[in-house]
Amino acid sequence: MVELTAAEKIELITRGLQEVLKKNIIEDVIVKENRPLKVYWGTAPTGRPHCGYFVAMVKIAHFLQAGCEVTVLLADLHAFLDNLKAPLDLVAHRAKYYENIIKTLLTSIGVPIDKLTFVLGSSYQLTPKYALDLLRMSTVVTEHDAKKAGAEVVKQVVSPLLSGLVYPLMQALDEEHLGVDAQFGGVDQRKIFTLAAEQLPSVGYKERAHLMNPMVPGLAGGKMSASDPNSKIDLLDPPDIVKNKLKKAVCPPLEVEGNGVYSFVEFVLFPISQLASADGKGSFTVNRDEKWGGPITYESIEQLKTDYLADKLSPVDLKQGVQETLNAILAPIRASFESNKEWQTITELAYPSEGPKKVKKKEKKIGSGYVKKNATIAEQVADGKVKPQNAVAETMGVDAKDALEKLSLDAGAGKKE
Ligand SMILES: N[C@@H](Cc1ccc(O)cc1)C(=O)O
Repeated sequence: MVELTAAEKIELITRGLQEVLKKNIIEDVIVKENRPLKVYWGTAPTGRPHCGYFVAMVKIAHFLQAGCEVTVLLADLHAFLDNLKAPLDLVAHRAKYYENIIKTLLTSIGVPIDKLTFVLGSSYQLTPKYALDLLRMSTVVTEHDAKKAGAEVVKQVVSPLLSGLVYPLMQALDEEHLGVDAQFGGVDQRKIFTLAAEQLPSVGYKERAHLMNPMVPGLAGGKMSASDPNSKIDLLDPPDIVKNKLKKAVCPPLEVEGNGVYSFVEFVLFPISQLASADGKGSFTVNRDEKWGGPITYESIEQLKTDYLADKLSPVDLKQGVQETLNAILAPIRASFESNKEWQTITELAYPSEGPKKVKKKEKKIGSGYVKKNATIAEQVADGKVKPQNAVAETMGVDAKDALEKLSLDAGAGKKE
């Protein structure tokens, strides 16, 4: 493969991003210092990764193609600190699960992973040096700023835990302790990124560049939500489920903004086809019925967008194209899961409660009364057994805001006047 020019590398590194902070840091490394850019992406191993994960994978592929030294941080302690989304005794298994998934995803889209380094957060975040740095950070960042920094990342609950304030400080310190030039993440990380940029120098470390992906809408139109299975496609969903979810997906005609189906083509399927093609051009094919014009292949996303906006490509046909292309990508992932006993074991260890539903429901005392074991917060509060605040503390990992909204209570319910 021919070596890319500095300009080509920078184009590839920043392609499709919504925002880049301190691009000059990246240019200095590539143009002046003429060495590989060191960049990391952190992921907290909480729930099970879904198809939205491809969006970050595409960028990791770009970084690798541009010759970067890429680190994936399996942020196990962060998964714990964020409202115990992963309990400590499961987090090691989840990290392993994530590592497996990420490697499989990249391989399935033809990205060589030999240059990719995986680091487990707890492998260095529990050292005396890191611990002291964290304490030093806690003396320069105000409670107010730490809270604000985590607002879009750390789950917001009725009684916020102190761990949610530690979370952004540690994410900032990771840049120093991983020895990188830049951190990459979704634009939802922006406030943590700016905290890092502002405060690392306060404890004697240098400011890093920050690369931000746009947030890609889910299939239900809004944010991809862990609690709405129809808003996202699981990486192991079988073809007919993929088909069904796409059928139900919100895909407004003549609209591309906030359209999850169109966005999936723009940010996932089209870039993946570009990665695979020799000339880097890529394409997207819709096997349309002859009645509606027959099969069509788009050579650019702009061309597809134009057709969609002009009603020359219908939502039904777009969905059909997405379904075929996506199922082709998912097939080897599913096959590898099905043939790999070790992976199946890791899954069971990482997500033990997600096995077949137990028939017998045990009762457990929560708050002031007995409620069904594994009852959702909404059920507990609706039962009148538990005050919203108590329920949150008892069922950490449940989105209290969602539940309260469902009950049409506002988050201030239960407050003494
Ligand atoms: N905040 C990231 C996870 C992360 C954790 C630590 C980091 O250093 C970087 C990223 C997320 O929302 O998934």
